[in-house]
Amino acid sequence: MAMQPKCSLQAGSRRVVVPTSRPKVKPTHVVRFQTLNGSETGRKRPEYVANRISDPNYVRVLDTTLRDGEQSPGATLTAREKLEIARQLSQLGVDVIEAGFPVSSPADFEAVKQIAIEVGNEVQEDGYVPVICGMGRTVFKDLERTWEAVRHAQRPRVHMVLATSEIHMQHKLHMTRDQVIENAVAACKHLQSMGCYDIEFCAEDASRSDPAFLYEVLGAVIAAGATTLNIPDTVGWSMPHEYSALIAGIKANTKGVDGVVLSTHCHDDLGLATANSLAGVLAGARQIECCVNGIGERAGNASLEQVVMAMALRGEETMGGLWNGIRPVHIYPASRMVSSYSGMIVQPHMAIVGANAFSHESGMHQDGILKHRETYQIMTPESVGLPKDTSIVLGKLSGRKAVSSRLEQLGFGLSAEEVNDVFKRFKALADKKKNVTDDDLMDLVTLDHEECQGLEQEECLGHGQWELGYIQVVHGTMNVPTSAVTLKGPDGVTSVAQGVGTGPVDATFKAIDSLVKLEAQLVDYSAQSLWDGSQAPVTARVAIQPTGALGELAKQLRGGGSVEAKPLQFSGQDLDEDIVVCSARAYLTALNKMIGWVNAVNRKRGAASSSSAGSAGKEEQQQQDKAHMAVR
Ligand SMILES: CC(=O)SCCNC(=O)CCNC(=O)[C@H](O)C(C)(C)COP(=O)(O)OP(=O)(O)OC[C@H]1O[C@@H](n2cnc3c(N)ncnc32)[C@H](O)[C@@H]1OP(=O)(O)O
Ligand SMILES: CC(C)C(=O)C(=O)O
Ligand SMILES: [Mg+2]
Repeated sequence: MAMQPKCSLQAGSRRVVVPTSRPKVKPTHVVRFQTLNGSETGRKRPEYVANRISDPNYVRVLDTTLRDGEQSPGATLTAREKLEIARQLSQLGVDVIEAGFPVSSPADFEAVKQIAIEVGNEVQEDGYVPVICGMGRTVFKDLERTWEAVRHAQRPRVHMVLATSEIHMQHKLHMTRDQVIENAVAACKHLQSMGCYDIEFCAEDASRSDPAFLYEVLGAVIAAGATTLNIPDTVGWSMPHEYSALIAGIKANTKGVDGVVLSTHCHDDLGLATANSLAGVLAGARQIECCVNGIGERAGNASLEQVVMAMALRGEETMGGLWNGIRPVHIYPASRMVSSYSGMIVQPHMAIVGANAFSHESGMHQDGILKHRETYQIMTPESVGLPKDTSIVLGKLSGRKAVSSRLEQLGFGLSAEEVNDVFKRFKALADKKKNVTDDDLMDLVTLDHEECQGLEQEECLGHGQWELGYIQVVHGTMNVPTSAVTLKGPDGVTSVAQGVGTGPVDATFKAIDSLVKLEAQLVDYSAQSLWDGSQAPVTARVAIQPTGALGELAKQLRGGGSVEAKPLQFSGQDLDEDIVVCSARAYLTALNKMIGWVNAVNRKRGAASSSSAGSAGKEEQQQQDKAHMAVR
């Protein structure tokens, strides 16, 4: 392969140097994969050779999110987004990154080139450097442009496409069978003449092509130097048994097929892309083309996460030991990134990466999960990069076990009788609300329900805590925003305080803080008018999070920081014509909820420590003491 010229360029804050000769790639590639039990397989990814894979069970993963994925209507990506996704794909451990279609536009050319320069020269955490691939037609100008974009990578590949089905040849290409063969062979030779030897040939619409003709075309491109043969189910027409027979037929009848790698590329028009891809590798293909979140032309491509996890979990047992080099723990971050950059929302029930993929709302399932996770989960959320505490969603179908377990996590160790009492209120609320949040649950425990009888939950919030009296704000361009507030405290005494801030709301929050004195931090604030016009009422929303000793206590209660648990938050919401007034009330609601939580936890812990006389550790006791102090 030709040596590359030395060049260096600045990409964001990263300085990338393209070397004069290709650096040596470490020969050992250890794939670290966390299975359900958290163990690691520690297998070695085979050394990369374009046309052959030394381990007969290894399946290459070609990710085409940046090419076919970007063909999803509306999913256009900027060059920077493509580069960031390519970095994430490299971290994920994909063998081949199909970065784009360089002849399609100058911007795509630049994006692919940049990916080749940066990601195509970075060593992955297991020592592997991914192949960077670009696609073009079998037209010379496409091939030249594509090669020019990818050649900067350590392992550049050109993927060229030419249709082989009658319908495409007649109606789209206006080419005869002979012309197609001639064109494909000439394209291979042209690539080699430029120094490209990693050549993937795609027989577009292969699954609707005449098999005998397909064998002939494929035999001809193998002889002309192609190293990977892509056999796409372009329109998602195949059934798994048909696709399997197609691959088996090619293996049995194509001259020279043992010297190349066969690839699957399946579309999801009938929802069979994953099934067909797996059928293809079971029949002898050794590369799967797929996209993160299964995005792609029309109904999308095979989803990376599905094919990868199917092999990871079932490959040994049901697929004769087929495996791949993906590090599943990076799947979820990749899914989030692709969804956010492409604007293609992941449906909640999507396998592996959907919001509900590891969530359970019904009581019998929640009970099973809490007793032994594997009753209803075939892989752990952590193994694919999700935080652990996403499993239990509380709603009207939930049972006592799930509710009391969540209360336990929130710091309320309730007796069976108390749980029964809360559970009744929980069911009543869940009948009215889709999801019962942690906030709702804490209200069910901390509000004084005797005193609140007859009141709506929102009216009852903050009962017996801090209440807003008056607010007076001075602000404008001539003075420092200043707010004076009066608050009636839990002891019934009204106090006054003043705060200055960056604006009237900030000044008011500062004034409130100086009276309430709670270790908390504002993590979210928004104000939105209900309709257009300056007289429209405003809804203010506030969320706060405990900090300091209270923050530590919350973390401890939610799993001791051993997992990436969602931080405990308290929220408040209020509506008024005056933005400062509704913001102040919303803020007080959140603070009052937090005080209710701290008081309830302290009461519970106080009772527990006096009944187990001195059994609490010194450190835990100190933590509790600090938490007690924090709300005085
Ligand atoms: C199944 C797939 O996913 S295939 C990949 C799809 N991806 C893309 O199309 C990438 C984006 N494409 C583009 O930017 C443009 O279509 C380009 C730059 C490739 C071509 O643009 P244009 O020259 O304006 O052609 P246009 O898109 O209108 O039509 C495609 C032409 O390519 C021809 N063509 C398609 N495949 C081939 C091939 N392998 N060899 C020769 N010609 C081909 C078509 O027959 C048509 O030719 P015609 O103009 O003589 O009828
Ligand atoms: C160009 C090829 C690989 C393709 O996307 C298809 O046939 O679906
Ligand atoms: Mg496709």
